[in-house]
Amino acid sequence: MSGSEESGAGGSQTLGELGEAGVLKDIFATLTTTDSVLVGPGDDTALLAVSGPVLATTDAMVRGRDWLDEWSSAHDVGVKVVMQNLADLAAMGGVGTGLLVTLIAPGALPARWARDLTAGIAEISAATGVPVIGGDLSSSDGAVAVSVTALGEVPGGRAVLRSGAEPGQEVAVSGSLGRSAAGLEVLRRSGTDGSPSGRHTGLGAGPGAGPAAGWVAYHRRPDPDLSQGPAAAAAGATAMLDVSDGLVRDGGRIATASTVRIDLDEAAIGALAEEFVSELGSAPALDCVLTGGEEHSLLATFPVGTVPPGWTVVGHTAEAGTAGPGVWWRGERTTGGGWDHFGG
Ligand SMILES: Nc1ncnc2c1ncn2[C@@H]1O[C@H](COP(=O)(O)OP(=O)(O)OP(=O)(O)O)[C@@H](O)[C@H]1O
Ligand SMILES: Cc1ncc(C[n+]2csc(CCOP(=O)(O)O)c2C)c(N)n1
Ligand SMILES: [Mg+2]
Repeated sequence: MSGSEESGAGGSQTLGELGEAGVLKDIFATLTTTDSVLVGPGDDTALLAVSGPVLATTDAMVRGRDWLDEWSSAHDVGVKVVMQNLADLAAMGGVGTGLLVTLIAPGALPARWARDLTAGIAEISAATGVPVIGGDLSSSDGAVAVSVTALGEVPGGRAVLRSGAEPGQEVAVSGSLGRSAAGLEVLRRSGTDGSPSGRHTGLGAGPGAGPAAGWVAYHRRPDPDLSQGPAAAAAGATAMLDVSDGLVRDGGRIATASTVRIDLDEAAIGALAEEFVSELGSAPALDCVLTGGEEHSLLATFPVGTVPPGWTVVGHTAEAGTAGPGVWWRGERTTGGGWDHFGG
C-alpha cells in the first residue's frame, strides 16, 4: 500500500500516538463490502444476511513465531493470515462471506506497520470478494499478533469433512507442495542479520533469483487456488483439508478421521520435489514436499477416476488394518515431520 504508507499523519507516528479511534478510522477507510453485509464495522456486531449453514474458522499469526519482520512485511502478514482462513473454508468446499480481524500490538508499534497490514488484508479481501465485517484491537507489552476469523458458506450445499475417505480411493493435491517451506528455507539460508540479502525489501520477491524468488514470494503471500475447494466438493471429494502443517501430518489427520491408511506414491512425490533439488539438495527438497507447512493447497480423497482436472494424484487409501490409520511412505509408516506449534 505504497499510497497510504506515505500519506496519513506522518511516517514515524506510533499506534499510541494515533489512539484507538485513529487506528480504526484508518482501517475503515480501506475496506470494501458486499450486499450480504447489512451492518459492517462500527457497531457492536456486524449483521450478515445468510441463506443456509455457516462455516466458521479462525487462524492467528504471532510475530517471531509465524513471521519475522526481517523476512515479511506487514502487507505480507495481512495477505497470509487472510489466505490461511480462506483456505480452511475452501477445504470444506466453501467460500467466504466475511472476515473479523483482531490486532494486538504495543503502543510503540509504528502506525505505518498497521496501515500496511490493513492494506494487505484489504487487498486480499477485495481480490477474493470477502469483506472485513469487524474486528478488535488490544495492546500488549511487546507481542504483535493478528487473528482472523472467517465466516463462509458452502455453495454446493455439501461440506467435505476429513472423515469421509474410504479404502481404495485416490489421494490428490490441488496445487503445489513444498513451495512455502522451500521459500522459508531460502530465507533461513540468507540469514536474519540485517544483511541486504536477508532483508525484506518490499520490492521484489526477496533473496535469490528465478524459482527461489518465487518460493519466497509464495511463503510470504501464499496463493492457493481457492476455487478448487468447491470444485472438489462438486466432483465428489470424500475428505478434504488444506495443507497447513505438511503433507504427512495433514494426511495423517484425514487417515485418522476416516480410519484409513494413506500410501504416498514415491514417483509422484519425487516429481513434486524435483523443482527444489538443484537449489536445496535432494533430501531437503523431499522434506519440503513431505513436511512443508503453510502451503494451503488442498489435499482430498476421491473415488477412483473422479479426480478433477488440475489435481495431482499423490497416493491412495487402503484399509487401516491391524496397524491402524496412518500415512505410509516407502513401505513404512511415517509419523515424523510437519509443523507443531508446541513441538509435539
Ligand atoms: N483453542 C481452541 N479452542 C477450541 N477449538 C480449537 C482451538 N484450537 C483449535 N481448535 C480446533 O481444533 C481443530 C484443529 O485446529 P487447527 O488449528 O490445527 O486446524 P487445521 O485446519 O488443522 O490447521 P490450520 O489452522 O493451520 O489450517 C479445528 O477444528 C479447530 O477449530
Ligand atoms: C519465523 C517463522 N518460523 C517458522 C515458520 C513456519 N511456520 C509457522 S506456523 C506453521 C504452520 C501453520 O501454522 P497454523 O497451524 O497455526 O496455521 C509453519 C510451517 C514461519 N512461517 N516463520
Ligand atoms: Mg486447515
